[in-house]
Amino acid sequence: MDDCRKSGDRHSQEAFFRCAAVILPYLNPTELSSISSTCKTLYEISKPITARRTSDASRGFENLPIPFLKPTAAAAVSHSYSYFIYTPTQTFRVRDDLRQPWGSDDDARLEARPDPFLFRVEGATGCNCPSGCGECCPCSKADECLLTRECGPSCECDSGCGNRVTEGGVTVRLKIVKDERKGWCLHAAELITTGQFVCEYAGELLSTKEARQRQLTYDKIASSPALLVVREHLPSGNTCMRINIDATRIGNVARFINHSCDGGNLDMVVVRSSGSLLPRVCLFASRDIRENEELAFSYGEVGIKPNGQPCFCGSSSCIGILPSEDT
Ligand SMILES: C[S@@+](CC[C@H](N)C(=O)[O-])C[C@H]1O[C@@H](n2cnc3c(N)ncnc32)[C@H](O)[C@@H]1O
Repeated sequence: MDDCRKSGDRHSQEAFFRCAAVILPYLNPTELSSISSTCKTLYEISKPITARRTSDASRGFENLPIPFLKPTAAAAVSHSYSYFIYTPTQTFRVRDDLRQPWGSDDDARLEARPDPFLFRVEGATGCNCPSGCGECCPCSKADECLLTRECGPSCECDSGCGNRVTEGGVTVRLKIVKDERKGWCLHAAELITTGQFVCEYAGELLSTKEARQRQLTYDKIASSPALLVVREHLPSGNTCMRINIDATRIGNVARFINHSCDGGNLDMVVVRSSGSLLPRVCLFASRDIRENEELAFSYGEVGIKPNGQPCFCGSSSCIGILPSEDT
């Protein structure tokens, strides 16, 4: 009888720990560390989860893992990674209670890479280049104001076409490194040459009204908001389009790129793909970037607030305060 009870207990314990391995990847760092401190077995189950989180911020969504570099002992941080929901492409506002497993064997295999184009334009025409798309491809016409055209959903070429540079995600080696003053920073983990595509700025696409509301909240509470506003201007100087992307809660690796007052080493380019309704904001190397160099761009000159956050970009043109979006 006693043996029976013991074996029953053992079975239910085993079932519990099997469930734990499924559930723990859905926990945020605070929940994970609190549950892992309750018993040795849960601690052992949570250790590889933390290790996998540290080894790839993109949860397997990108072509290459993007590791977090362990902060030095001097840096007072409780976790060796930063927690957010990963989206490799632009997305719409997500539910506040959305959870994404991170740290399990499966990670992104559970969710396929989402379509990079949120809306397709019905009846739009694209190219039908016979063999690969080169300079003659009608889609590849770029203009001077850092606008780029790529092949897209209305084209007959396939994903191997040379004019689909940005839609497949990150193809350069990157790493995320902790800095005591700036927080997490994105670094090159290999040489990136001038003009190479680095990453899209992916996150929640917001209406201007929602972006304004979130900015007010972030001004008060968020320590590292990642709300980007990109404006397109007519030759007259008037704004003709405004794109609001918030990567604070759900975003991709671009959310780790810090500001530099001298413009940094990245160009921000609005990319339009044939047959796709919405443009995407993409970052390209503006010069050769050495391995281990930090990636940076200018957050803009809008709305410098006297009580804004201090800037530690270290450039000779640093004005000492981070630009803040004056929404
Ligand atoms: C988009 S996040 C960049 C990633 C951020 N460092 C992190 O740890 O998640 C923007 C925030 O990073 C910090 N930051 C960015 N550039 C900075 C700079 N030049 N100097 C100081 N802090 C900076 C500020 O806290 C800012 O609100």
